[in-house]
Amino acid sequence: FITAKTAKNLPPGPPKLPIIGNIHLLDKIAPHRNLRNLARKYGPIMHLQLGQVSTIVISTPRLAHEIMKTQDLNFADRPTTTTSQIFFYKASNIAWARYGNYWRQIKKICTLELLSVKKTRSFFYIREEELTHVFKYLDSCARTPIIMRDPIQEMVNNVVSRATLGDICKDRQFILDSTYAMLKSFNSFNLFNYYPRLNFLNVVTGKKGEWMKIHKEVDVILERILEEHRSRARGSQDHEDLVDVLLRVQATGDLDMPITDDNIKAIILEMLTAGTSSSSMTIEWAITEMMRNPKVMKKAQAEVRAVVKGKRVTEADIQNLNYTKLVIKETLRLHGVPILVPRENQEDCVVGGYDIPAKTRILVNAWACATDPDSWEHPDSFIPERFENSLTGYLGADFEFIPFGGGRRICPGMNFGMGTVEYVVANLLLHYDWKLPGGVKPDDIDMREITGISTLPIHPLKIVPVPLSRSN
Ligand code: HEM
Repeated sequence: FITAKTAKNLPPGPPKLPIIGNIHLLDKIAPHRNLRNLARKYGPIMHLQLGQVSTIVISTPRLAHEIMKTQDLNFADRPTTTTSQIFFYKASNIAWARYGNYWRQIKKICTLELLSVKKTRSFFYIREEELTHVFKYLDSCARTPIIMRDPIQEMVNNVVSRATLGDICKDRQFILDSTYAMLKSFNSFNLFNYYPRLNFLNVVTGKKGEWMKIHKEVDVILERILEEHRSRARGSQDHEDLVDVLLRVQATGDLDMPITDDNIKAIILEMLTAGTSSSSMTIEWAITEMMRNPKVMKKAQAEVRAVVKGKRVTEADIQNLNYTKLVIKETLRLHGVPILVPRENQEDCVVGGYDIPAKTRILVNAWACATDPDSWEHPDSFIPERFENSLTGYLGADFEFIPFGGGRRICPGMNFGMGTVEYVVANLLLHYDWKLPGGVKPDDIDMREITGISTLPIHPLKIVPVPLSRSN
């Protein structure tokens, strides 16, 4: 049994200060950038001591392949965090569940029942309806600058929450607001992440008390939502929402382990969190990149307008939007989730010639892999054409491009997320021309990021919608 202290051959890393180790080197605004800079100095597999947490940072496709493919089984666990214990009912959601039978079972239910291609299709009508509201808003602001983030986030939140909770759930807005408060609270820099074994921090920072309070409020609403779903008489024409599916599986499924109400509440919260910010962030970056690259915008608009014959983009149209799909791919390369959900290895092992003691926290810097100069030409430029005739897909087979992660822990919401992203982007290209406010040039757009609930442009994009006629 080796530990970070006794291991002889840990990966290299920056010098450590007493008690804090390397915490002072972490950048809160854009951690993926500062970790890439450190990796260039200390190596693609790097050891950081973050308070009490021994951490390995992986920064190249070759090493990501080693972690998420060759040794995926050993690295398929997640670390225990205070916030996942409190908010996600003892980490019983998919993303934070320990690797094992329980996780395997709920991930399977989600992949087969909740987020399958067929189920995702059945929610198409929700996307259509919600888009009508976005159009209304954009038309009412025609030719005046708007902040693009607002209508996009609202639409994506509505799509995900309607698919999860149903069309008529009274508590929908309330739970969305509370979930947002919850995410904001635990995304702010918190020492618990780095000193999990120092219980006195509870008292010193007051954070744990604040989290418990938010959790209790959220729990009351989730209880109500379960009760409402259980007591509802359902007709055969009703759309089965994701809570209905979970309750059905709980009652009648052939399960190795029964799922409790707490487990279901954890999964509902997961849908509302994992399912929303990643999709709206992708849409916002795609539009931002196209505003900065007017030639790309023109080409994508021309494609959408040539392919779509009706008033609305259909699913069949989307299959033919080859260039627009490349634009979204390139957006995910540069602006996907930059650092994957942390992993933890169950057993001592060797990676890249270095010892990794069991229970080390592993951070895969997916953004560093996606901008690795040995894998990509002009890695920091936005060039959708680079994916033309390329076989690189979303399934995590090529580790220079892992916007949905890879291996056993790959994102199960890919179909659902991409369904929303492609549909919204295509419609925005079809029905509007977009201009920058007076005097602003494409190169003036600030592409710096800020990491909060997700990684977004530091200043939300302001643009002017010019509606085209929708009478055809
Ligand atoms: C464009 C949209 C999306 C992007 C870019 C995205 C990206 C990711 C990434 C990078 C991971 C981490 C994978 C890893 O650690 O290897 C992940 C995990 C996850 N995502 Fe997504 N996601 C998206 C949409 C969604 C949606 C719509 C849902 C559900 C409604 C969802 C549910 C999850 C879950 C449950 C996990 C945890 C999987 C596990 O630990 O086994 N995601 N996602």
